[in-house]
Amino acid sequence: MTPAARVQAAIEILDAIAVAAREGGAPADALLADAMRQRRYAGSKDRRAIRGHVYEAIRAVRIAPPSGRAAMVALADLRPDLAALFDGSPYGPAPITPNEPRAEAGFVAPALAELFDPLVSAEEGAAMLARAPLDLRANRIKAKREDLAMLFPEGAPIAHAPDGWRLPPETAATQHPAHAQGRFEVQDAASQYASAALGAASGMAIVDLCAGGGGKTLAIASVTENGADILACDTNRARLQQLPPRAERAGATRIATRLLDPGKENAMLADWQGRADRVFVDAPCSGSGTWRRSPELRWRLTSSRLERHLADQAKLIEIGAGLVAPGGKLLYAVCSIIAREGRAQMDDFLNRHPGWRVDAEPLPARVGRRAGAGFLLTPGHDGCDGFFLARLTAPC
Ligand SMILES: C[S@@+](CC[C@H](N)C(=O)[O-])C[C@H]1O[C@@H](n2cnc3c(N)ncnc32)[C@H](O)[C@@H]1O
Repeated sequence: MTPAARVQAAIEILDAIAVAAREGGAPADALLADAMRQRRYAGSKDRRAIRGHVYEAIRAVRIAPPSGRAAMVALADLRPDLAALFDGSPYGPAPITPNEPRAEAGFVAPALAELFDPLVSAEEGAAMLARAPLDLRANRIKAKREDLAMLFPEGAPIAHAPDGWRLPPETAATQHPAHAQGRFEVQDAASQYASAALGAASGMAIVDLCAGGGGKTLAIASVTENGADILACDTNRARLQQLPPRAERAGATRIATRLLDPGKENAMLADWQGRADRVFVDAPCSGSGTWRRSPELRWRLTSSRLERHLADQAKLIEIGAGLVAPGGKLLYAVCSIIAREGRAQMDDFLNRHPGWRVDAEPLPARVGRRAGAGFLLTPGHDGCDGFFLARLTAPC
């Protein structure tokens, strides 16, 4: 493909990504993979270049663009070398005209920035959109961080994450046989910190209420060295189904899964009411802490979607709290930097349940910043995804 044809391909893919962002369709990565499958003629250099253009344009544009071309033209305004490829050549984009529509360039819409936790400064914008490194977590059931150091000597330890090993973004770590053997998982440092913050230990009974594909469930199994009974729940069958084979690979033999029906969670967890030593509520959220990996999430957040997340979060915190044994602990986490999803949810819960106590130090010193009853981690401050987490102790 010519350089101009790559730009045109990126424009077409951005069209689909913009529509999906507005309509709540598939994530950008999935659409990009689909588009590449349809372009079998594209070689590996073409694919890399197209992917680069697509993500550069997403990062450059702050709200869902009217079209893929409008996004790419906005990027071309910042990059004369790219603008030169709008040359009207065969398969390339038509020349840019002065008055044609441009997408809005910039970090985020001002209305969205106003929702950020007050700890997030304007200077953090660049870190929130920079490409994330590839973080690995050694699975203690089968390996140690030293093993990762031998397998991937180009990496470095992640500060304050005892099992964490950081690699450059491009590394194809999951193709290493040690991954299929369950010796490590790919997991961002923030998720490693959050899983450790649960304070899980061998012998405990633990519920991971929003387990999804089990990323943090496996981290909890690793921290406890397979010594705790873990019930992993979710309402999404496809996600939860990913967990058993991952657990088998990891040698995590004490994880049970339970698919919940939305609205019937309490009834379906009746046997766990007031029994769990630890409950993890890793709630659905805006994902505003993960823009380094999924920058198009900035285009997706509408006020109605946010309100839905807020209602789900409040409901799930209540359900989770009901499962905690007297004196047991609830960890609430969201991969979000939006105050209403983080500190405000905890304030509301504590107002409703004054008997619960806030745990002062769930995280290692120097990780995160205190944000109300919890802690905020950000890419700029902590070198990991943005996350809010808070740990509470149930009354005895
Ligand atoms: C942030 S994701 C969890 C990620 C997961 N813990 C991990 O580490 O990979 C939130 C999850 O909550 C699930 N969820 C949404 N509503 C739920 C409900 N009512 N009960 C349980 N899980 C729910 C979603 O399906 C989604 O998988």
